[in-house]
Amino acid sequence: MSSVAQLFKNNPVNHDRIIPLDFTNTKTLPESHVWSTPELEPEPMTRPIPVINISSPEKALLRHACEEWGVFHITDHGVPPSLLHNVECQMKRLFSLPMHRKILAVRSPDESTGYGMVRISMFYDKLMWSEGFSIMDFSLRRHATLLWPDDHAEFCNVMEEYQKEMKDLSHRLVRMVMGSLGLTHKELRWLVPNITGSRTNSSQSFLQLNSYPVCPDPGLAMGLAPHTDSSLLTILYQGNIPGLEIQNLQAEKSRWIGVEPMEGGLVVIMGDLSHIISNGRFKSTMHRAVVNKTHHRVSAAYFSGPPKNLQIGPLTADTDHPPLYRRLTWEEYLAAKATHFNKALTLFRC
Ligand SMILES: O=C(O)CCC(=O)C(=O)O
Ligand SMILES: [Fe+2]
Repeated sequence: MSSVAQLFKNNPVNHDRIIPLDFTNTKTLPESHVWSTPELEPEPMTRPIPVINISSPEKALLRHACEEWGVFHITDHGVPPSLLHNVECQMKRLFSLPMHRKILAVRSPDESTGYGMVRISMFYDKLMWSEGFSIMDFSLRRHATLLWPDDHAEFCNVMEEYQKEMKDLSHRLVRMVMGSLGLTHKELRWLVPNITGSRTNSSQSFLQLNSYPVCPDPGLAMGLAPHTDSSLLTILYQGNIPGLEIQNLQAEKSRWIGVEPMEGGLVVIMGDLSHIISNGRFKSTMHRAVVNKTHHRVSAAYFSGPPKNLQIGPLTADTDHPPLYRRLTWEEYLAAKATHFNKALTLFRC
């Protein structure tokens, strides 16, 4: 069992925060899913999110995107469009199953993988208009067999291929974004395991499939509540239905900016660990997902983390910029996040 899976075992979730509503049979928004206006905040504004062509990235542009936005689109990433299409089809296939079938692969309270509400549901009184399916290498075939006893090969093959592509891409991206701070491949060897000469290759990751069904009253519902990701970075595929919003870091008042889907593009979200490694320079931006009345939206979030048991800490600290965070492992960070949620980062301040 991976240390991440073990961690979830130690932080069980309440039963009433696991099984989602049967959305297809719900025609009006139940009180349990009505969010108050201050939580939903005003209409999102639009500002163009940076776009980085990663086949020839400009260092300064990339650094600016990580420092000022913490979120950017990537193009020319090399992930075949046919694979993205297949991932989307398989997600729709899974989430369109009737509830009595999806429930066969439900996550148990101390498990990290399977079907259910997202784990952050336990930090909010109101419930979200979404359902999820979490995958780690060891769990994929077991859960897929429960969903489709005779017909799971295609789902598994697509998700395995996608995870492989995401792993390579995330390693490339970590090297690129940290490289934009002037860190060399040698300095990053311990963090990105497939660089030649690395001592370990056990980086950890997991894939979260999200589904936001058509909602009868989207103005009062929340797809995925505000959070930062605990990863080094997250690669998000969101198809062509809008829904992702990020908090505007430039405005004094918290406002949300819609991250419009880009044809063939993927979105990169900087995680809390990159914020720590960059000594606070890279932002792990707060983001959320909203829902709509006409389209079933799905997204796939690949959370990339460092190798198991690796101690990480600020790499760019020097005498003029003393370290803002103490050293920690991903496991330690996830444990803090599992109990303190959005306040976890401040617990590691020096
Ligand atoms: O569905 C989305 O747009 C956001 C998903 C997300 O933020 C997550 O899974 O952590
Ligand atoms: Fe997220």
